[in-house]
Amino acid sequence: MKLKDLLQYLHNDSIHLDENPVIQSIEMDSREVKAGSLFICIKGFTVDGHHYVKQAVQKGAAAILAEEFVEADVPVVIVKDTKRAMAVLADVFYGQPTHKLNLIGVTGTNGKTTTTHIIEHILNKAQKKNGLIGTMYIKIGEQTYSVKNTTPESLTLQKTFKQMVDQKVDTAVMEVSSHALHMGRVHGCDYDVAVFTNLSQDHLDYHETMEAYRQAKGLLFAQLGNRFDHKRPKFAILNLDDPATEHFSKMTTAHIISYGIEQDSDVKADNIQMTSAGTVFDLYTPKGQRKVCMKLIGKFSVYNVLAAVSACLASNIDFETIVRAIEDMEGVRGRFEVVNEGQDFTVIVDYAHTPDSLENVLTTVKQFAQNRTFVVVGCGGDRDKTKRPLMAEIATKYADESIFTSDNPRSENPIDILQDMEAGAKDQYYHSIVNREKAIYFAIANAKPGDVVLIAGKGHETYQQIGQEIFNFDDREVAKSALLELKLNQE
Ligand SMILES: CC(=O)N[C@H]1[C@@H](OP(=O)(O)OP(=O)(O)OC[C@H]2O[C@@H](n3ccc(=O)[nH]c3=O)[C@H](O)[C@@H]2O)O[C@H](CO)[C@@H](O)[C@@H]1O[C@H](C)C(=O)N[C@@H](C)C(=O)N[C@H](CCC(=O)O)C(=O)O
Ligand SMILES: Nc1ncnc2c1ncn2[C@@H]1O[C@H](COP(=O)(O)OP(=O)(O)OP(=O)(O)O)[C@@H](O)[C@H]1O
Ligand SMILES: N[C@H](CCC[C@H](N)C(=O)O)C(=O)O
Ligand SMILES: [Mg+2]
Repeated sequence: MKLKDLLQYLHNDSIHLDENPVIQSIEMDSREVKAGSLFICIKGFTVDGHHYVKQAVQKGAAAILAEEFVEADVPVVIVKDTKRAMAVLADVFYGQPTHKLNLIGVTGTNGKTTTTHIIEHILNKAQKKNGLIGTMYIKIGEQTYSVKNTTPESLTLQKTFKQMVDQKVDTAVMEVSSHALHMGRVHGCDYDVAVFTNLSQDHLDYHETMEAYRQAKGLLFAQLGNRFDHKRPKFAILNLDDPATEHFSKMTTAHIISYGIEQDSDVKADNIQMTSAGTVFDLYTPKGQRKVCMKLIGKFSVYNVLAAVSACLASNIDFETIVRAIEDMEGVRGRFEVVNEGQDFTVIVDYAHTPDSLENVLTTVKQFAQNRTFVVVGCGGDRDKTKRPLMAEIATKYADESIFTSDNPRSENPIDILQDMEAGAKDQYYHSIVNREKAIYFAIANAKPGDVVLIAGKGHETYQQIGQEIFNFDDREVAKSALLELKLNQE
């Protein structure tokens, strides 16, 4: 594509150029620039991309898009906001791929990864070829690719959608983080279905207030567009039991499908019964009703399933297929994942890293624990500090044995993070063991028959970041080693 052909999509009359090179690729990272790239300068939180123009030109950049004048012997195009321009150009450069996909976006504080995986599983059962973008990976068919962010930057996103279109993907389902919505990473994504899971405290380091956080989440529903395309109707899937839904329903012109347990909603679960092996409930939808018997555990899992069912009904998947898929869904890696080495107590690895998710998962555990409940939990460094005392308070409120430890301390001193947690558990009974491996070993060594040990916060993660260093660390592997040691000691 020629530079001028590309730039016309910015609808900016003040851009005048003498040269018109062919643009072979668009890059926002100078290290990725190749011959013929358009290099876009982004002012980041850490560095300013404008400082990498020289490097980009040396690597063969054919043109530069910047917010301020930069010295270069290739054409330099100045715009007010390079991030916004990048979203427009990425969409055009990759042939507006989201117009060619059924695109489902899932937002909310907790349950995005789980809900996207349930949707993907249902769509697989419906013999569709699917794509998935989220915290764990980008997945196209069976092929996975590693990711840095839950919702990538617009450039990576549009490139990924183009790959999906080329590989004949039918539906792409993705997590849409509040950061991504606020930073415009998803500008240009033509969503067909937008799903809201729930809203509770997280990320106040970034959004500062709950209202700003809610507003950011609401952008997904507002961005479904203020028009009615009856050939391609848009749907907002909203959790009627969450107070934020009232706000989001006013932000969107899309057709609303509500779901819930407490309120009278379009898609509803009733008569929920839980065992340690799964959950049984009556499912009511406009397309049919059925008693569902699934392996996923807990009321929060029912919410995720209701959200997924609604999104799939909006995508015209038939009711029978949906129910069959839910019933054989195995669960998602690192989410309420049981580690079983034949021991006479239960060990669960879970990704609860917010007050609300910790409370949900602990109350679920309490419902089937035959004996005591242990929780091993920490809080991430360089993230919302105000959730630390709340998570500690919840841990001591529900668990009989709380072991506070480190999550990913990142640049913070792990002892300081522990102290922030301990402030929420004053006069309570707990243990603090800064080394996560030792904390897990301690819990497992002290568990008795019928106890449940919940290891929270890192779920599927296979690393621990302490300072700038990243160590191999997998809660499931550490738990297995601790169980093995216990077995050897008992022999
Ligand atoms: C705070 C934040 O969101 N930071 C994101 C941001 O990084 P940054 O602003 O620090 O980037 P930077 O390093 O300053 O670089 C600025 C520019 O210079 C360029 N550069 C840099 C170096 C170089 O040699 N050459 C060069 O051209 C970079 O490519 C970039 O274009 O842009 C990066 C590239 O897109 C992101 O990976 C990074 O996410 C970081 C890793 C992050 O932790 N983000 C979190 C807060 C986040 O976004 N989380 C949400 C999920 C939250 C949830 O739901 O739980 C998410 O969607 O992931
Ligand atoms: N609907 C829900 N309501 C409350 N808690 C939930 C819900 N679903 C899952 N959880 C809890 O939250 C944890 C994280 O779930 P999941 O990874 O699906 O969320 P996420 O929204 O993708 O998180 P992230 O923001 O890190 O991407 C789970 O391990 C579980 O403890
Ligand atoms: N997406 C979340 C993940 C938190 C996971 C937890 N293990 C941590 O590192 O804080 C975040 O970036 O806040
Ligand atoms: Mg996620």
